[in-house]
Amino acid sequence: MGLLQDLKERILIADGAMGTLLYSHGVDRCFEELNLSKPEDIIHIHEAYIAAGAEVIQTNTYGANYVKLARYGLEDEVPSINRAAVRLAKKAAGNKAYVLGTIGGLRSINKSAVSIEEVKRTFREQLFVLLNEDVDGLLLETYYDLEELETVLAIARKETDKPIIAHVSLHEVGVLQDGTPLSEALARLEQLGADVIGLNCRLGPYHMIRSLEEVPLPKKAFLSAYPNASLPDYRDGRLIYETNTDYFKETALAFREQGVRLIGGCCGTTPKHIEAIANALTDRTPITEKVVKQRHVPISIQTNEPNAAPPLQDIVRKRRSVIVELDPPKKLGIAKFLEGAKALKEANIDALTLADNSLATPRISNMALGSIVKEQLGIRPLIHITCRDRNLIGLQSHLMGLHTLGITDVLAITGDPSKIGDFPGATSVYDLSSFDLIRLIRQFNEGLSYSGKPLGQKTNFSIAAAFNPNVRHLDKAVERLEKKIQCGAHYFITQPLYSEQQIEEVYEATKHLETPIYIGIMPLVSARNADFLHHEVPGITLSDEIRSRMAACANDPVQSAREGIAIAKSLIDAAFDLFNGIYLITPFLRYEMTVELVRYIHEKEQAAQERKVLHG
Ligand SMILES: Cc1cc2nc3c(=O)[nH]c(=O)nc-3n(C[C@H](O)[C@H](O)[C@H](O)COP(=O)(O)OP(=O)(O)OC[C@H]3O[C@@H](n4cnc5c(N)ncnc54)[C@H](O)[C@@H]3O)c2cc1C
Ligand code: MET
Ligand SMILES: [Zn+2]
Repeated sequence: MGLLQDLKERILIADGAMGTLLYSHGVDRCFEELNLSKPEDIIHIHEAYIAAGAEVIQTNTYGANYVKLARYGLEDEVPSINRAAVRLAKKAAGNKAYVLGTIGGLRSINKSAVSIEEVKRTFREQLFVLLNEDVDGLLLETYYDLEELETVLAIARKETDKPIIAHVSLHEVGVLQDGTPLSEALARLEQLGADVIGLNCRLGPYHMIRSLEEVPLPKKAFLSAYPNASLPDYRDGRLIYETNTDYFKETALAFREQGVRLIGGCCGTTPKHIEAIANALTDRTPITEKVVKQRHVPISIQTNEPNAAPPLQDIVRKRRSVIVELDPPKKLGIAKFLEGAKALKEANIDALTLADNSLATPRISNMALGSIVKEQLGIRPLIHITCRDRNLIGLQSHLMGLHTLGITDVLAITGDPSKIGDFPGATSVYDLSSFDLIRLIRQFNEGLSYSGKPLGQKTNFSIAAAFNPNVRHLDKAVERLEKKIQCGAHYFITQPLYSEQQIEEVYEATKHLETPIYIGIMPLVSARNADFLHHEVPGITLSDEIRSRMAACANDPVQSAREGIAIAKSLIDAAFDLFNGIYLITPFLRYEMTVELVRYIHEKEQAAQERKVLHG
């Protein structure tokens, strides 16, 4: 009899966690390396699960791949660690249990952490060792990212006829992190040839059972579930799970009711949990009919107010548009900031952009100031959002907060890394890249959170993305723009540019894009400021002419500011006929400089319009 033949007839019990039982060897240890250094401990765990009633066990190879072993300098040991694992499991199993070769997901919640090519390479290497050691089947487990699981499953299906068990992991009941309903994901896995489809890890029995209520019995494949013991508690640097074996007894019956035919455990479970499941399931007959709960799809409420201002991307497509950055102060006290904001409003700007702790230096929260200028001064705030200071939880909370405040204009950026700022030891979070953040905001606009959970409303964010043309290869930067457009960017804002020629190059390199671009211009304030930008800011090159113009008035602050404004005006002239959007950056809260430039743009625009009328 083979595993699948058995599953046709009855429910089988699988084993529980490996990692949890190996914690005693040290939390920071490579658990898979223990296959080589502590083989008797691994055998002992397998034996304990078999004694508890497991008929299907898994090799201790969850993270035995190139990427994860490399963290311990063990990347050359992929073959030896996987080989040893299969031999140990087989030795423990004898003819009492099937041995599944486990391969764990790499990507977790972060899609961009590992490229699909790396996923394939890493998977193949581990797969071949496990198959060469003649496992009874494969267990692909803890895949949060469906693309990753579909990719590796297709590879495995091509390579072997042995049973393949494919498990996704969920954060939320019934949906994957990309919003795919569990029932659809499992159907896709069956389509790709998985013999057993199901869930493992992250959720305990309660949420897993609720998720399975929405899943019909598969046509050909079998359902499986390896729940965690409970939600984890974090104590003394380790995750602690409940030892709730009576509860597991009850839930085993509920899993059976959902049509599950292979039941094991994931993190936090022990042989005691498996014993409880085995004792509960005295009747191993699987169910053959099931009433499926309909997934509750809430009707999203459209939040576009009928008289809401048009988004900036629409404005800048139609006419000249000026947005101005005025950064939140580094010290408490906002009187000067508010004065500047007011003056800029009077000069007639389309939006005031507020940086998010630029140069990785703490400033007053741009959300707080954005809300103040919106409510008190009637200004449209454009809030920069970096991925540096907030994790995936914080970013989503921030977006919900902005929506609640009625702030809809955001710039999604990676953010300067902490090491360049005032607190170089601070963590740069980077749970998401700018691409992921853009995608996340687009998903919010569809009414869904990162994990696909309905938000109850659709947000209405207009999404700007950053364009840094100050790079050696402009074509590469343009490729990033194209990717950002695919992710959902509505328009771009550039780093400041300092030469007419560069503005023309940017125009040539981007004229094929339909997405509007605001060209960044920041007036120089002094010769030192010019030298700093030229010599110390990567990618920024000032022409000799600009530097000597600034140098000529080095000791005269008033004349320096005048010269800085004059230079900025010539850059505006260069950008004027090529781009509708101008993004002015206020240096050091010196708003009188940007106010003058805004006026200059409006006057120039008016003159151009009048000329147009005159010449028909
Ligand atoms: C309009 C604007 C506003 C900004 N506001 C802020 C702010 O408020 N707070 C803040 O901290 N920072 C801000 N920045 C700085 C920005 O975060 C950094 O310049 C960042 O390194 C790049 O931002 P990004 O989101 O465009 O990066 P991404 O396009 O996401 O790039 C991220 C990283 O990829 C690499 N990269 C980018 N382009 C290329 C390329 N062509 N080739 C190879 N590698 C590349 C770089 O290492 C870069 O750091 C702003 C930048 C711009 C243009
Ligand atoms: N089955 C593996 C273990 O129990 C993987 C758990 S999910 C992180 O260690
Ligand atoms: Zn787990």
